[in-house]
Amino acid sequence: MEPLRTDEVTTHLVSRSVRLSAPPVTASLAAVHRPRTVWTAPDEPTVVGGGAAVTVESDGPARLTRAREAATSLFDDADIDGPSVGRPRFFGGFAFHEAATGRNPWGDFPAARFVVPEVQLVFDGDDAWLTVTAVGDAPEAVEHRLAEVRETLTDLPDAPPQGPPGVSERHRTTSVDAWRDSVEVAVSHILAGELRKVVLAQALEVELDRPASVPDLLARLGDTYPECHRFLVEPETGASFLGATPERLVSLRGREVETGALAGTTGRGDTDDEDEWLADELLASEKDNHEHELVAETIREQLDPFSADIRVGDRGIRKLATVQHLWTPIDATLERDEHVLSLVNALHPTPAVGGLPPAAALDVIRDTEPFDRGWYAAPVGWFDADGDGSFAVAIRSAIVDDTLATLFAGVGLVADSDPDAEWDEVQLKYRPILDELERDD
Ligand SMILES: C=C(O[C@@H]1C=C(C(=O)O)C=C[C@H]1O)C(=O)O
Repeated sequence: MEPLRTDEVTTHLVSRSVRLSAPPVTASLAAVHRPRTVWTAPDEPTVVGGGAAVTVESDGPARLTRAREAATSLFDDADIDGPSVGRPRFFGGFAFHEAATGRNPWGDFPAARFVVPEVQLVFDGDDAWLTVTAVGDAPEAVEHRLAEVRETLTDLPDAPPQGPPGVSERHRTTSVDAWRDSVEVAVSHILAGELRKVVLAQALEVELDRPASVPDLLARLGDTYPECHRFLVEPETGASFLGATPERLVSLRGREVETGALAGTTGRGDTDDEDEWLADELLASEKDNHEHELVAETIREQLDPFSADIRVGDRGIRKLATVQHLWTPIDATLERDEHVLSLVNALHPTPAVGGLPPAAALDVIRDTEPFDRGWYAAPVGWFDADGDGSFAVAIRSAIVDDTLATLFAGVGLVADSDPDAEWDEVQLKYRPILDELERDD
């Protein structure tokens, strides 16, 4: 289906929902058609989407505004019948930079794309809400389709786990020497006072022994990283983008905003004592606290024009299976109603993945990184007709195409960053995805 452009969205959206006994999540994802969506946030029900009732794409500096306008006019005269939990939503996201290059492996990922799934499953304990949405169809046709899809999902057997595909070859975009040079250049910009922080990333291409099963990969990431946002963005054709990210960009419900600063990293210890020692060292590290403070301060400043009240929690440690981070929860109450995309627009990229000042940092990233970030480190998530929504920062992620997976990982650089320590941190941040691709034997 051709994506709709802002000025074309005049057709009628019809959506119907029904409750059913929850089918297995992995099998449901395997059963629905591309383009597929998965969204699992720690405090939200899991959503699996298949097919596209509507697709909105946009490009350039106004891409978020244009996506919002297209969605708003579509929802304006929509015929939606069902409970709030099953309401149709737009799922998707943006490229890290304003314009998409279309360079490999991002050929099927434009600068912004959102999809209302034709088939949407929201998992709610033992039950699930199935919603079927169409644009331009009669309500009876949508109800008929709902009954049909419900039938295919009833008594759906669980898919047997396939296990990791195995990795046969690895190719780095950045050699150790090139990395040292890049870090030196970045640090020299910082010492010259042009920058306060910049996040540089690397990409790792891995050749797989067999095609990765996306539903399987997401299920395994869910087992290891239950506290992370897990996502899948899979266009109609080509590669699939997925990840398990610890970083929430922003969520908005009514006027209540939740976000946070996540920056400053160390590994996990082999023993409890070592783990605590590493956490204490991170909490006491001047360099990591500085790196973190820049993120927290900037998020606060970016939210300020929207907010009646901002609450910054205590800085603590966020422990994940492979790493631990400094983390500060930040909540706000808005002064007036806003669309979540306006907050995404204000916050992205935070200095946790871009740098400070943002424009200068983006220039250094563009000039230095020898690969296209595509949607890595960019906002992915959803929004609804009320402008509520939830977005994560797409790190700990990979784009997977048959037997080729490209993984991304980055680190925040400040004046006293050491290239070799930062190199090790990048390798640590590949682990969440790499561990699920490699076989143990
Ligand atoms: C950029 C990444 O992670 C970000 C950078 C961090 C850091 O520099 O300490 C920590 C968490 C994330 O905000 C990544 O994982 O790719």
